[in-house]
Amino acid sequence: MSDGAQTQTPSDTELLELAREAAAHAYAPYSSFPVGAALLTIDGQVVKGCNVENASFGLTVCAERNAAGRMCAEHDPGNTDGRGIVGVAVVGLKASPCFPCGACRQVLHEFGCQYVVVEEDGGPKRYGFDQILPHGFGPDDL
Ligand SMILES: O=c1ccn([C@H]2C[C@H](O)[C@@H](CO)O2)c(=O)[nH]1
Repeated sequence: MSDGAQTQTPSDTELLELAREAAAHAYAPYSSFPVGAALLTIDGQVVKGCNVENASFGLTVCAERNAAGRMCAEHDPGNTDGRGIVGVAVVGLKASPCFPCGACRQVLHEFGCQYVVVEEDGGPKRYGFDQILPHGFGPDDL
């Protein structure tokens, strides 16, 4: 599927489903903890990412950061104002809810991400970035 081929803004439920699809592509032989992320961009596109692990464990890159990198390469990262991401859905196939790690929160914040959607009690639940990264440091602080 071409991530960008969205005609309508996806619902939180749909965004979670796209994140779940992405998790199926995870390369996670060491943790066996596949994760998928689906970013909603300011231009209404969806960009997916999955975690990609490495035998040198520290080189592992999370699903959210892989999606953010892909957004920069293929979509509008918000070059002028650093506000390329509206929100992100995250699915961990082995654990729900699965929240972004601290490093990913920081990277998502860089691009203006306003909320994260996780799966809670079988459905989507939205958390604002003010909740999950309070007093975050970002482009506006420089
Ligand atoms: O939000 C998260 C949390 C964890 N992981 C990955 C990193 C590693 O590959 C595996 C176990 O931590 O899950 C993500 O991709 N995103």
